[in-house]
Amino acid sequence: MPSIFSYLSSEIDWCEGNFERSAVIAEYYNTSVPVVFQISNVSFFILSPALLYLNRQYCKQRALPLYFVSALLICVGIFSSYFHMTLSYVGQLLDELSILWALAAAYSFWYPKVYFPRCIKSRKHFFWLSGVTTVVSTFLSFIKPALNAYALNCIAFHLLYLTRKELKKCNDYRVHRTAKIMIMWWVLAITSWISDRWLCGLCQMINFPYFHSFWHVLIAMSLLYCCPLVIYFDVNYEMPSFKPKLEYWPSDSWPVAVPYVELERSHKQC
Ligand SMILES: CCCCCCCC/C=C\CCCCCCCC(=O)N[C@@H](CO)[C@H](O)/C=C/CCCCCCCCCCCCC
Ligand SMILES: [Ca+2]
Ligand SMILES: [Zn+2]
Repeated sequence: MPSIFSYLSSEIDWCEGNFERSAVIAEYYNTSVPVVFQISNVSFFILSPALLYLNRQYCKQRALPLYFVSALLICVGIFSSYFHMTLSYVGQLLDELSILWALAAAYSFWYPKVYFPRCIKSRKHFFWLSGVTTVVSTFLSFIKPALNAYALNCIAFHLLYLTRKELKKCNDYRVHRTAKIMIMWWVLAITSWISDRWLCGLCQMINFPYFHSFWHVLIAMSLLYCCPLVIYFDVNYEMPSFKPKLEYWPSDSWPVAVPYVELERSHKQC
């Protein structure tokens, strides 16, 4: 019986051919090989510092949540690289559980109080609820690991639902624009993920089994737009002495620009 650490012990194997470019890296393009055009998982190592740097005003006010979730996103990058390098059972679970815990931490810190279930009276109680749910989900994830990634992808639908609810209450056109771009990246990302999972034969026929590495980059792009939105709504809900303003780096006028939140001392807008 192969060890849970051994190469190819995971029941998941992505479309990219194994060991085609290296004897030690199973899926070269899906791993974080920092060569031009092979960025893939490296996007997670860029995402966190970019998030912390651009939103430094917010970070001064809410350092712990932002540093904590950024660190977890780096863990996602490390474990995902390890998974694609080895395609091992342990690699798969580390990859998926780091995503689960990063999402759980983000929900615990930033889930708006107005959407708390009625029985939850404070954020402290909500922390406990998320903690218990995440610990239970962690145990459940060992039962049928092949389903974990599907379950995690479903969380994106809940995030889309929350985005829609928040957009209805907000008339800042920058928020709407950022949300639209986030959704565009996510649609491209999930299409790539599904193509790699379900249409591998076709991908190999057209000689392009690299959709999963595109997923890594596209989902990181989507998060790059998602994070400032989360911050924007958090400032609106939880920091009444500040007014959030979405800005774009390097400049508003660039066709592709990264959003971030600036804080102004004022009253609420939406
Ligand atoms: C102010 C900051 C707020 C941050 C909140 C967001 C926290 C997000 C935490 C983690 C998401 C990381 C997802 C990246 C996965 C990369 C690893 C990977 O590719 N793993 C695959 C195997 O290698 C595995 O099959 C993938 C499983 C599915 C993961 C699905 C995650 C859903 C994330 C939702 C992102 C929302 C973006 C916008 C939604 C409209
Ligand atoms: Ca493969
Ligand atoms: Zn991956």
